[in-house]
Amino acid sequence: MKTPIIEFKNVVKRFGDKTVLDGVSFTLNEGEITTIIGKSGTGKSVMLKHLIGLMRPDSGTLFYKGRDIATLKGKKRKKYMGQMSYMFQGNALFDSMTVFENVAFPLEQNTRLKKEEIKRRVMEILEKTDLADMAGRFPSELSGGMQKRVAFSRALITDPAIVFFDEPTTGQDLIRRNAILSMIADYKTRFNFTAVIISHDLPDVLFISNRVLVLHEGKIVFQGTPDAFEEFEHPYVDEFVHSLEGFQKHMPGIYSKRNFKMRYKNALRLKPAEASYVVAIFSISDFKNLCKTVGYTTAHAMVKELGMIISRHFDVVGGFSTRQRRSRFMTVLPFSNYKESREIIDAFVADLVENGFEYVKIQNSDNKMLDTPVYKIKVMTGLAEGVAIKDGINDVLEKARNNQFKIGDFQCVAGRCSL
Ligand SMILES: Nc1ncnc2c1ncn2[C@@H]1O[C@H](COP(=O)(O)OP(=O)(O)OP(=O)(O)O)[C@@H](O)[C@H]1O
Repeated sequence: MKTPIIEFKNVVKRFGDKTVLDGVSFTLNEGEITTIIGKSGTGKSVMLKHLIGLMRPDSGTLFYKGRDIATLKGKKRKKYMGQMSYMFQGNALFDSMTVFENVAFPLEQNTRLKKEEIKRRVMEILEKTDLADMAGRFPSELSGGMQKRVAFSRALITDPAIVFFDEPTTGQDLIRRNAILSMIADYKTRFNFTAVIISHDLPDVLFISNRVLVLHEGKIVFQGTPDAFEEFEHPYVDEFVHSLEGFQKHMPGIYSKRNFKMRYKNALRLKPAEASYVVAIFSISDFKNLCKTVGYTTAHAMVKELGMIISRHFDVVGGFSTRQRRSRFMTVLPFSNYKESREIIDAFVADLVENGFEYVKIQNSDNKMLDTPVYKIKVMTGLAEGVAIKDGINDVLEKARNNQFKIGDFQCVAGRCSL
């Protein structure tokens, strides 16, 4: 059973005669990443302000670890508020302060720790976020990715239980968007906090989320897993979510999970019963470590490249693909069998060697190529054959996951980026 760290029960908030939160109820589970989705002006920030103690509800109750927040007074309330941290959209670093001073700021403002202790804590976190060498630099001297890490270090310096991210990826391209989200997911595990993200960057944010909440017209109309969200039928989803650019063309040739399912059902309807079809999965092995070695941006440039090669290669043989996880794709070959698909994979591998990862190049934020070292990345595939109608896609996918093998170590020429 998951432990709720925060619970909203029938929270109502009005401004004049306008009801912004109209009986909002939901839970946030400890240690999870929850993404909140909702149209502009729908009340997401108002909800956040209740969470961090800046607003009180007109009616309804908010619980923190089972305690009614309204009953917390004085020191206890301050302690509760100290458990929350916030990462601002544009990083909001102080330009006139060094990296060290920026990160030390919350401790200097809100604690009575001695200088030595502050120094120890700041240097410890800068070590963990690979910024120790940058402690004396000013934000303007750093790349965009490094600035994000400084903002992250500052948000984490007070050892918060919950960190809020308000549209952390808005305005970023596909690779950087995914790089920032990967960083949030990894830091969450490393620093052990509960994350709440407000984001419209679908589907990318779904790959790192444990739960999704949809706020619509003052109410939570959905709360559940990203997979359940993909199945969720609501006028809001058609109207708003599917109109988002990212949802339409996340990666060239790669379907959203929902469209992939529709395509799969249609393809199998056209086939005679008992004809075979194949499910293939492709993943980059040891992706977390790859992010550490080459940087999040470069690692996600590799994911994008893999996606593009998959779609280029399998579209022409009638296949269609979706992105399943941060670094995993799934392809259905509706007119194929196991033996034939092994041959198709061989041709795919040749394509990877000839046109693929050799050419993944990434520029830094000033659009300059950094150094261009060669990395080796390991790509795995899993293959399984199913029988149309009889075997559902989830069974065949499970078989494919149990039948994984390495298809090669590929060369990748990529400048290390700082995210
Ligand atoms: N202090 C306030 N006084 C009066 N009205 C407010 C106040 N704060 C928010 N509102 C109103 O509540 C509604 C919800 O605002 P909120 O900022 O929470 O939206 P949002 O979902 O965060 O939007 P966006 O995605 O654009 O940031 C808006 O109509 C806003 O005008």
